[in-house]
Amino acid sequence: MAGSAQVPTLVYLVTGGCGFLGEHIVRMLLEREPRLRELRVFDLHLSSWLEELKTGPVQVTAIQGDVTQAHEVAAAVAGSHVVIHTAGLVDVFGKASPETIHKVNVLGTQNVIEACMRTGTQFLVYTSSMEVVGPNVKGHPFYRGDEDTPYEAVHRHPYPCSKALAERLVLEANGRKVSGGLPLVTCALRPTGIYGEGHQVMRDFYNQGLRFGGRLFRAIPASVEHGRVYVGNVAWMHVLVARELEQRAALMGGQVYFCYDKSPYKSYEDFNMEFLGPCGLRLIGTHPLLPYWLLVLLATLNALLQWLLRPLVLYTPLLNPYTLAMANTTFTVSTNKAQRHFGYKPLFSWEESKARTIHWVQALEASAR
Ligand SMILES: NC(=O)c1ccc[n+]([C@@H]2O[C@H](COP(=O)([O-])OP(=O)(O)OC[C@H]3O[C@@H](n4cnc5c(N)ncnc54)[C@H](O)[C@@H]3O)[C@@H](O)[C@H]2O)c1
Ligand SMILES: CC(C)CCC[C@@H](C)[C@H]1CC[C@H]2[C@@H]3[C@H](O)C=C4C[C@@H](O)CC[C@]4(C)[C@H]3CC[C@]12C
Repeated sequence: MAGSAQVPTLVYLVTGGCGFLGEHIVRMLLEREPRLRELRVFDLHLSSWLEELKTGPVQVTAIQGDVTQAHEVAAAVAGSHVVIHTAGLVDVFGKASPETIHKVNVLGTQNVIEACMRTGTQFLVYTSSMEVVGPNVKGHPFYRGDEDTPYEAVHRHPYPCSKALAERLVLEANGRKVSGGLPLVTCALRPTGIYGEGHQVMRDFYNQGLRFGGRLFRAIPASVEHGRVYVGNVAWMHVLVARELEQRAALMGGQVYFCYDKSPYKSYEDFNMEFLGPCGLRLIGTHPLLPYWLLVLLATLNALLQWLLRPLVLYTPLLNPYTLAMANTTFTVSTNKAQRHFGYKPLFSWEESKARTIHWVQALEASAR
């Protein structure tokens, strides 16, 4: 990678740069990567907020494109030093077909790797997911595990299957020669459930609570821990990895890192209440209000309805057999690999992450009035 610490010479490409996480990565790069000369933001749908970023010292280039189109990806990658590949189809609700999920997440990633090889781009950071590990189909708990904890990673749902395949492609590409003869250096970041400003599922829970008169009803036992990480810290990890990948290629190349911070270990619902509570919502019940077998029945019914209604309307409720299993299986990480390998420390404390997220939910509340 060319350039001293002060001279802005580097060109970065962020795929999926207009998404929930992508936007935070884009803004974080502009704030905290002084060597940046040009930032290319590649997305299927370009957001209007990109315009205001174009007035700063770094050249921000918005590229409307599709990762499934190899030629569009190659054109965007050509001449970049680092690619942060965050674009993906995040769908566990049955909005997209399994084929589409595979195409975007696997073929899209294949296109990004090939574009790096063909155009001589040497550094590739992939946004993977905790789901490449678990929860698995057997519902085995993963309790405060790290990157080396043995776990039977068996999936059936198209989303985790696609993320696992894509991650494997990225890691296997590490060390291959790019055009010009230098080795490709890749690594993968595995966020747990990301939360923070812009989180669509949090917005859905908030709106659901409002519809039920400010109440949410406990469905999952409080003892089931679900790993969560603040979006600003996930973005910061991407920026740091991208920055350190050249200097520490031998150590970091081909590695996976869970994304973590100081967010507390809680159940999915109790964690959400950290933000929704201060915004006036209440979680009813100290124990699940419905027996688990009834939730399974409702989730199965939802899946059946989705299938029956598909020719007429897209029915995509939050509760389905997969989301129920996700929420009802303990999956938390406890690791310091990112700190050991590239000096990561969370940029945002839990208090700050919480305050920022509450502030965002309150703004939703104000705009709903
Ligand atoms: N949200 C989470 O909790 C979470 C957790 C772990 C990993 N991840 C991963 O993080 C990444 C970002 O997720 P997110 O939550 O920000 O989702 P998101 O849907 O908000 O962002 C994804 C972005 O990718 C873009 N995109 C989708 N298909 C595309 C295509 N064919 N070509 C170009 N761009 C395309 C979308 O337009 C969107 O802007 C994904 O790869 C996801 O698998 C997310
Ligand atoms: C049973 C209901 C009451 C609750 C349903 C909650 C459900 C919608 C939530 C629970 C867990 C959530 C997933 C989890 O945080 C991690 C990820 C990984 C990431 O790669 C994509 C998002 C995803 C799947 C979250 C989606 C929403 C889930 C399933």
